[in-house]
Amino acid sequence: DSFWHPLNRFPGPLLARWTTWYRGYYDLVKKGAWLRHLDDLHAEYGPIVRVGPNELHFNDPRAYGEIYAPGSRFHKDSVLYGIFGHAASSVFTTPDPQVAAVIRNIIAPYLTKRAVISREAIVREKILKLISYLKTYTREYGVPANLDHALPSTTLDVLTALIFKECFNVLETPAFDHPFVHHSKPSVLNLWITKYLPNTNTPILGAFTRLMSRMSPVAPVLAAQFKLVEQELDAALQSEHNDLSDKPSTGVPLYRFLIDRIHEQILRPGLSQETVDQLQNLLQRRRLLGEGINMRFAGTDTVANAVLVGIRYLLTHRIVLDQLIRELDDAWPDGSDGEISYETLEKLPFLTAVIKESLRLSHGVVTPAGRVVRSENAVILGESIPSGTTVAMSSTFIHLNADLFPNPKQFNPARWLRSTSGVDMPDQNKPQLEVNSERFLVSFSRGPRSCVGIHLAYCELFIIFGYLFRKLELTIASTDQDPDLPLHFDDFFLPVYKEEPLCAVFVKERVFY
Ligand code: HEM
Repeated sequence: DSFWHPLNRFPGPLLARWTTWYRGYYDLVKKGAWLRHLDDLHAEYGPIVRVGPNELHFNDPRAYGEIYAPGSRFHKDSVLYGIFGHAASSVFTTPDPQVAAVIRNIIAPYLTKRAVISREAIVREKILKLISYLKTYTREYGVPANLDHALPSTTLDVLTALIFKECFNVLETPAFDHPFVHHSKPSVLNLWITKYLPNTNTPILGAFTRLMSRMSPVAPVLAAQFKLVEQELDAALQSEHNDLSDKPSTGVPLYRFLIDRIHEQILRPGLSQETVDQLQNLLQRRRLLGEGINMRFAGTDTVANAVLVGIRYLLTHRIVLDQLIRELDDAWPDGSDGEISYETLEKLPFLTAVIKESLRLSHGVVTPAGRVVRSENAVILGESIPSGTTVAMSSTFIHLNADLFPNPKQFNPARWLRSTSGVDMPDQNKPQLEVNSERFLVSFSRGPRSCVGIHLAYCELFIIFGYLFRKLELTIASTDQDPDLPLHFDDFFLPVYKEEPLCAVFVKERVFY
């Protein structure tokens, strides 16, 4: 029936009409080159390309808003998200936004801005620990410090200290050389392969996938971490839950919070049986385990990647870095020993601009996040899209759009500053953006499935950038110091950079007068 397929009217490579292996070739054989290839496809075929038998990829800012729209009923593409576990294993992998909303509403109060600020001291403590290790690193090991390893170790410790009773303490491994950060890159390809296995529920393929993941060098490290999460969960399940009249506080560990809040919701009067069943399902041990493990992944490398790329740009753009340091020194004169709060840091306009620009150019979740059209009359870019079609637009096509961000590959935090904000704008000769570019920072996605950890992410970003550049003098030691970081990463959900560390640095303590 491919001859009469309703998507035939959309342009695209012929082979992609017939098989998902068209994309599979770029994902697997070319190891993550799909995103780069999408760029070529849009150059050839225009803003809508049929990239698979049932799949369209878009390149138009309006399409992004229509696909990831508030209140959208589109489901997540279960083939893509299936690589992270089966549909009912966590909020992230749940296809239906209305089903996901039940657990999102339970998690959300745990991660509000106020909740994050109330536990900000934990974030600061870990960043200070990172700084203390960096200060002595070169003296101790005689080589530059590898931030590609140091930052994921830090964000893993921040997250686990915040949501679990016991922090994983990865940062304490000498030379930031914890096996987890060491092996995580090669292991993502293994994960990606499962996307192309037709049905991992069948015994043979299931066994094959399990065997493959056991052979991965990261497997024993992951198994040890899962064990810690399991122990934490079992302790929470066994202990009595809090007095329900006593509202659970956001300072408690994640599992205590979730279990108590789910019980609390179940007791609400007038719930439909369907809602009660949904809530009961969330209390299953396997499901709770999935939620904790998913959050451990969603909230660590994402933050580390944004900081790593941001630092790398700052260190190769001296003028920008000097402006940032001036702003920090003015706002925080006693930076050597006093503390500064997230709320003070987030009011600094240039630091804010640096963080936005780092989010834009670090690309974050790069994979086109597929959504399946549910109703007959979905309209995207004025085109009627048949139900069952997977639609997507990678955020990189927004963040590198030259109409929204003139000279898009250039690291230029000043583009986020408005002349109306009263701060100086180094390149006032540049035409003001007609669009509100703020709307087009989509690192945390948009719509009903956007990031639930956004406030924690911002808190970490402000504290890491603020503290690192106030307290330390970093110099880049990486041999590749191209100021315009080309798009030379592989797309495995998050970008994976090539062999060399992106950011090896020499570190000196800043001297205060
Ligand atoms: C700079 C840091 C971060 C970035 C760029 C980021 C980005 C994103 C994006 C783009 C999505 C949507 C993914 C999709 O549609 O497939 C997402 C979802 C999610 N994020 Fe984040 N994230 C960050 C930090 C965090 C943190 C710190 C946490 C945890 C505390 C977190 C937890 C989650 C969860 C649970 C989801 C799934 C939501 C759902 O499926 O409804 N993220 N994030």
